[in-house]
Amino acid sequence: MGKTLFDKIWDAHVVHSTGDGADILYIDRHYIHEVTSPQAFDGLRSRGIGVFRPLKTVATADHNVPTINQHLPIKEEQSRKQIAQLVQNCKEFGLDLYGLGHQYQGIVHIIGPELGVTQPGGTYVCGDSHTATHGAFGSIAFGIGTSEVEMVLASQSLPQVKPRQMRITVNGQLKKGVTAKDLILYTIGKLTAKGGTGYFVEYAGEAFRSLSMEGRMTVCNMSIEMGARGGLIAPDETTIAYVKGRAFAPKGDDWDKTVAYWRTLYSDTDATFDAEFTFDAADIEPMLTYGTNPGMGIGISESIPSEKDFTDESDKATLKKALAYMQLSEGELLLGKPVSYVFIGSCTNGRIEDFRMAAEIVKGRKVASGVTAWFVPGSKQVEKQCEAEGLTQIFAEAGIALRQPGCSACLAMNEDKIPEGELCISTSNRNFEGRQGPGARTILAGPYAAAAAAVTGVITDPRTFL
Ligand SMILES: CC(C)[C@H](C(=O)O)[C@@H](O)C(=O)O
Ligand code: SF4
Repeated sequence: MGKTLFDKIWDAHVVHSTGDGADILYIDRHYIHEVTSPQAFDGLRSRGIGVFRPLKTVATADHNVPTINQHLPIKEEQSRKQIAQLVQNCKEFGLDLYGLGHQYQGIVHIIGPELGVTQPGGTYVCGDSHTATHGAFGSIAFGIGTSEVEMVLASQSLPQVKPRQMRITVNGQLKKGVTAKDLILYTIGKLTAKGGTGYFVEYAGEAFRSLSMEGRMTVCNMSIEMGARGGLIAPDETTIAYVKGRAFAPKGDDWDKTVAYWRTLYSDTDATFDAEFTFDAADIEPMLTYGTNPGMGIGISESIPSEKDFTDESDKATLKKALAYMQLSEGELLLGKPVSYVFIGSCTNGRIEDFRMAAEIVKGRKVASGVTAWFVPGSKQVEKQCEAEGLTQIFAEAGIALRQPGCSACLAMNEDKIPEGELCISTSNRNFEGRQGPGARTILAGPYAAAAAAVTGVITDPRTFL
C-alpha cells in the first residue's frame, strides 16, 4: 500500500518505537518564545542538564512585545519580565535569540519560514498551537506543551502516537477577491471547530496548489482551529522557489541533493486516508465569522444563521450564547455593520502578501473616522519589505502608521488590547470571548475585507474595491 506524505516524513524521523503505540520522533527544529519556555528551562536547571542540540533551537520574542516604541523599556510589568526571562535563558543555555531590536525578530511562525529554517520534509515543534503553520512546506509541524518543550530541549526528540489522517481537497480556482483566509474559514465552517479532532490534515487540490507560500501558511496555520493536530501541503516548485536562497536554506551541492529528496514528498496515488472531504472553490466568497469560534463563519453576502438552521440542541445553545456576546442577531447581515477597530497582522495574516492586499484597497483612500486601524507586520523583515515596496507610505497617507512586529491584538497578552464591547474586524485566527481583550468582540476575516472596513468604517464587500 502506498504511503501518505505524512507517513513518509514520520517514518523518516522515527528514532525508536516504544512498542506501546508511541514512536520517538527526531525533531529537526524547535521554535521557542517567551510564553511557554520559562518552566521548561527551570526544569532543565533543576535537573542540572543543558540543551542537547542548541543549534537546533530558534528563539524569538513575540507575544508580549509592544508594537510601538520597541526601543523603550516595556511598560507592562508581566511582559517585561517574560521577555527578560527569555533573554536570560537563551544566554545561559547558549541559544540563538531573535529578540527585540534584532533584524530577524518577529512572530515565531513568520520568522522560521522567512529565514529558510522551515523546510520540506522536516519535523518542527513549538510550545504554541499555531505551529501547524510550518506544515505549508510539506513538513510535520505541531504545537506542544511546556513539559514537552523541556523534553525537546533535553533530547531533541519527542514520543508521539501517530494521529489519524484526513485529506481535504478543494477543486478549482478561487474567485477574484477570495483569499487563502477565506478558503480556510470556509473549510473550518464546513467541518466545524471540532471536525478535525484527532487528525493530521493534508490539503490537496487546485485551490491549495495555486496558493503562494504565504497563502499556504495562512491555511495550515488555522488547522488547529478545526481541532486538528496540524496540516500540511505537499512541496512543489512554489515551495522550492520560496526556500531557495534564504538564510538557512541548503547551499551548493547540498541544495541539489536536498531538493531531489523534497521532490519525493507527496502522497502516493494508492495511499489511503482515514477521512476525506472535497469542496469546490467556486462556492467560496470572502468569509466573515459572526460567532465566538472560528467554525462560525458565513460568506460575506449571507445572513447570520438562526436557531432553526440547526437540529442539534447544543448547536442552538452555542449560537444563542455567541450572538449574545457578539451583540448580533439571528438572520441579520454583517454587511454595513460599523466597526471601531481593524487589526491586520498575526501569524495568520501578517506576511508581506497580506500587506500588499491591504495596500491595494487602502491606496488613495483615508481611514474612516471613528476607526482605529492597527496594521502590524509579522516580522522585522516584513516591516522592512513594506517600507521598500512603498506600502508603509500608502498606509501613512491613509492615516495608518504601520506598527512594529509582534502578536499584538491577536491576543490580549501585550499592550494592544481591543477595549470592552468594541467590534474589531481582525485577520487573526481566534474569535473566542475576550481573546482580543476582555469583552472585545471579534469578526475574523481576510486582509481584503479588513482593509475595506478600515476605509469605510463598516463591514464592506472588498470585491467592490478590486
Ligand atoms: C501563548 C501560546 C501558548 C498560544 C498558543 O498556543 O497558541 C498563543 O500563541 C495563541 O495563539 O493562543
Ligand atoms: S500571532 Fe496570535 S496565534 Fe500567532 S502565535 Fe501570536 S498569539 Fe498565537
